[in-house]
Amino acid sequence: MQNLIKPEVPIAMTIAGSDSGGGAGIQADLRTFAFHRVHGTCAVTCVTAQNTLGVTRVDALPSEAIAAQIEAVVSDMRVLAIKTGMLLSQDIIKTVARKIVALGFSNIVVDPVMVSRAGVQLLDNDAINTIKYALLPLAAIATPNRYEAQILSGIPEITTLEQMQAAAQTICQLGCRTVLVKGGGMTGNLRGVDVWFDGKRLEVLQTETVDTTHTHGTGCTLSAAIAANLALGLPLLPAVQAAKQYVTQALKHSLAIGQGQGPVGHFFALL
Ligand SMILES: Nc1ncnc2c1ncn2[C@@H]1O[C@H](COP(=O)(O)OP(=O)(O)O)[C@@H](O)[C@H]1O
Ligand SMILES: Cc1ncc(COP(=O)(O)O)c(N)n1
Repeated sequence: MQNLIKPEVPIAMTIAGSDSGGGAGIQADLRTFAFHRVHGTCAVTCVTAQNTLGVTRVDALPSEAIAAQIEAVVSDMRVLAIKTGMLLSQDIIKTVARKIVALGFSNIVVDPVMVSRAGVQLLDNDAINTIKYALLPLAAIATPNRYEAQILSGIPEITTLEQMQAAAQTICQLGCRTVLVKGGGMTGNLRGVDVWFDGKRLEVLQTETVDTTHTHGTGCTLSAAIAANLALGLPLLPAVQAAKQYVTQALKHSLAIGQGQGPVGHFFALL
């Protein structure tokens, strides 16, 4: 029988939390990898009880269990890109950072999940500092949203494009190769406008603003799509530009399911 999956299929990994509602976290990441025809592997960091209305409980996995998942995958398969998502605690962040250092990986996308879209802080201050000083320096790209950019840059309120640009420049000094400050949480004509900085060049990335409240999973989807594109061999900026196009399409096909903020639709090409 013909083998339909080409043996050279690129492999990516997500190190992130589970979303029981299926909209964000590893569920969104693995769907995004699949859309890009990239084989998705994962290390689950925590399990959230979550739906379109919010998170009601979070249980962390033991750090040893997270390290073992990463080890099992990379000792057997050639992972070409990794994204990190919800890492929850200082202990988990340190474990993941240590593993990444040991692997000597460079295609690392760090989505510094710290604050929900509603502006609620999801990590304690020790964990935030560990993301800042242990994880971000390992990133080929860090993708903070508006609130995370405020925390990481020290700019108290980001409301203008100039402040997004200043934040990107300050965050880049923490040691990541490039930064994308995401504008999904901005208002007015800045909603959906992102700022990219690579240490020299500032770029404003804009597609179209999608008028929907069903935006659950946008950040996870964007960072997973960047990782998928890196696994496919794209350079960083084209990987980000293609990922932004993908998120825009997914937003246009978002799902009005549940009573709250529905998820983006990952498989619009099949509709
Ligand atoms: N309404 C929207 N229209 C167009 N793009 C959007 C919209 N909301 C979010 N995005 C895009 O989705 C991606 C994820 O950003 P964001 O929603 O800010 O992340 P997070 O989910 O981490 O808060 C970014 O590229 C952002 O510009
Ligand atoms: C397990 C998990 N990870 C990440 C997010 C953030 O989601 P978003 O992509 O909407 O910022 C989430 N709500 N749940």
